[in-house]
Amino acid sequence: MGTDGAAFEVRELTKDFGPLRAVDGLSFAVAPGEIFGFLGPNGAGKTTTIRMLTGLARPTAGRIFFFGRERTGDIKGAQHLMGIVADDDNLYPEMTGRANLEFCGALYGMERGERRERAGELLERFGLAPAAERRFGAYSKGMRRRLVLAAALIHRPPILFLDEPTTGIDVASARSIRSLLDAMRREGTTIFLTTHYIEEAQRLCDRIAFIAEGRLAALGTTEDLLASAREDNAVDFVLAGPAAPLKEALEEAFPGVTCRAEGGTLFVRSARSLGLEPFMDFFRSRAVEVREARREGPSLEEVFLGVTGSVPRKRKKGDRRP
Ligand SMILES: Nc1ncnc2c1ncn2[C@@H]1O[C@H](COP(=O)(O)OP(=O)(O)OP(=O)(O)O)[C@@H](O)[C@H]1O
Repeated sequence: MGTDGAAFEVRELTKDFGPLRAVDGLSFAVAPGEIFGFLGPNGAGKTTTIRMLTGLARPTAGRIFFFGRERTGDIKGAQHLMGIVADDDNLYPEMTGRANLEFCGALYGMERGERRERAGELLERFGLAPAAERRFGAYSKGMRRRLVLAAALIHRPPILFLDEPTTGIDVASARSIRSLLDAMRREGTTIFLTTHYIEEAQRLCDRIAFIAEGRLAALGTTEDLLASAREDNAVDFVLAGPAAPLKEALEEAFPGVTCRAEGGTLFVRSARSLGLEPFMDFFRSRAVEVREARREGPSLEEVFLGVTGSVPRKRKKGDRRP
């Protein structure tokens, strides 16, 4: 039995390609209705994990559960539970948008009337109704991505797997895909997505897993991840007077501490954790008034960097895959 109530779960999931261990003992469970983000640098094992979860690759070891039932050797038996959004190669360029959707419905064994109705509903919802009778091959990249997403949802799956849903499309199309995902989550669809864009994960995901070299490096809500990485090694003191005259004396008094003065603020950093009291004593002994002492936390990007050793990508306006 899998974990009670999980939409799906992996335990010690492992994949070797010859001598290379691409996925190394991953364990996590995704709750129904959750958007779960899977982030990691290139080659971390994200696609390989999705391929195992969706039955395109066979695990070397480990177990996979869908809604509590083990499906490790029989992912095909769980495929009615999942929609899969990979590349747009799985649709036919010479067929219209509508025909593509109806064809996908037929592959899932939906009856003609039902798939026609569902295709119409999805075209409407994804803003593709005006392009329904146009060839898929003539769609823009952003429209293609939306149709691929619609095709994955034709059979109303409770779980959606997306591998980099917004890579290579422009900012407006990416925003429209994100709002569609958000709406699906509100309706209870469980969404598992890989992304390189940390701000996308932060905006969209209920929880985020960072993976590096096939291993789970960190897992939690954005707040959890930020809190776990918040070390007491940075503190800013806002002083009543100019900060610069105190810089040298402070560094001398606290070996291993570096500080930067800017106007009335001293930004104090250390490799070790810093208690506030010794600094307050330092300021008191010099009759310096401290108006505020602020602890600075890391950004999610810094957490990612810390746990994966790699810098996440930033989306730029008009960003497209090279
Ligand atoms: N079919 C394969 N045969 C051999 N090695 C593979 C195969 N597929 C993936 N790998 C290797 O497994 C590792 C993980 O690859 P994977 O594609 O899962 O990473 P990823 O996190 O999705 O990376 P990216 O962000 O670049 O898409 C990489 O070192 C990759 O070269």
